[in-house]
Amino acid sequence: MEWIIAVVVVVAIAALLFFFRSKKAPEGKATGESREEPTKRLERPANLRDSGAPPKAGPGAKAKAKGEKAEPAAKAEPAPAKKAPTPPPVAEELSQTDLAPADSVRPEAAKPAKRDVAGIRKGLAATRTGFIARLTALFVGKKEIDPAILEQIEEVMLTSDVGVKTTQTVLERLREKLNRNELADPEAVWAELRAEAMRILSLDGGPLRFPTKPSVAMMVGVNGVGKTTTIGKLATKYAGEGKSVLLAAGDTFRAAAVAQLEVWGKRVGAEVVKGKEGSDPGAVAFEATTKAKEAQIDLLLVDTAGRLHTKTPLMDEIKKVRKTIAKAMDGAPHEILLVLDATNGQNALSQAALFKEALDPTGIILTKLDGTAKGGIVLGICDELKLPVRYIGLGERAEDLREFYPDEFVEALFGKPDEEARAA
Ligand SMILES: Nc1nc2c(ncn2[C@@H]2O[C@H](COP(=O)(O)OP(=O)(O)OP(=O)(O)O)[C@@H](O)[C@H]2O)c(=O)[nH]1
Repeated sequence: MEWIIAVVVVVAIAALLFFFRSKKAPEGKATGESREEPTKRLERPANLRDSGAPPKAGPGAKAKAKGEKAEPAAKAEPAPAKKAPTPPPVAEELSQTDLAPADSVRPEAAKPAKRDVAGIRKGLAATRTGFIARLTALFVGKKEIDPAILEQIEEVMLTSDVGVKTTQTVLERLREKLNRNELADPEAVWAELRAEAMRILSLDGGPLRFPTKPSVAMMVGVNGVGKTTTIGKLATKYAGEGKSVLLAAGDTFRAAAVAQLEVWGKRVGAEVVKGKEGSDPGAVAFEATTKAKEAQIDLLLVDTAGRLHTKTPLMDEIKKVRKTIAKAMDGAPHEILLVLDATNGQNALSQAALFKEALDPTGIILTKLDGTAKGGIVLGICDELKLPVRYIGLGERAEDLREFYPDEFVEALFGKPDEEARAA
């Protein structure tokens, strides 16, 4: 009997325990409550309520759905949110979430703009129908290469202003390859001519550099080659890119040159520093450099005379201008650009030699290439003087001044338009 009572007591205690446990379980909503808490918290902030946004579909929820950090939801946690946060600009938002890291984007952005071979080719139309068409004609209908072709190539090169020295160098290299049977067909010779042009033109050139503020570039060259026009074109280009530009009318001997510069200045919104007619060009250059320094101008372009009406030789006068610029600013001028007129042919080559010796220019601007059928001059200049062509002039409009890139130029000159169209 006793043990029956004991069993009943134990069963009763067990039943009581079970009863209390199961009573506690609903209280155990505390566990569930902790899961529901964020929702409740999202409902709380005034900002979310005021915005009328459905409480559970806040930014945090969206982020969670995307598997991202629920940062905004956490931020919405404090009840006393004073003001609805302004949404970040779309770009900013994208940069935080959807865009690739900056580093992976940069190389793409740094890619040079697509080159305009077709545009350059158009500007070189006269040379293509002259020099290049004459070269091409030598290969028409030929399957094999006869060594006599070298003489014909020589004749075309010499009469296209390539110059004696450069022509001889190129022919010598062609002859060696022919002797080694390395040039079996016309295509191989053409490819070799292209490669020679590329080798000759590949000097350390490129467009103007801006090492400091101001960067001072001085244009030199004989009269009529296009110095003033080129300054106007460069001013247009760089002002268009957002750079501040100042012009110095260093050709004080020709009133028309000052007026011409003023027209360009007005057009691009660049101030022109000038002196009285016949005044010291060095003084104008000094004043302009000082002004450019004080005003922290990006680019100062200094025009110089091409012919003087004084007894001072031209080179001495230009050297004086260079010296006064250097007095006004250490390290200036940063560029001395020799402007040559492509239509001057072999004269351009001899001018270049004189200017190189006297002034050690940093590069060449070859103008009026649109006006000659003998564009071979560019090869002669680069090969003989080892001076890089930096820009070429293909017409009178501002946009006709082009930065010079050897690969683009060689393609425009030697390439076949249909090949290029296929490559594009
Ligand atoms: N077709 C063509 N004409 C050009 C080019 N560059 C300049 N010219 C023209 O060449 C002529 C002479 O240009 P200027 O800029 O006056 O020459 P400059 O060297 O300043 O002459 P000086 O002041 O006498 O030393 C102008 O009619 C220009 O329009 C070019 O690339 N192509």
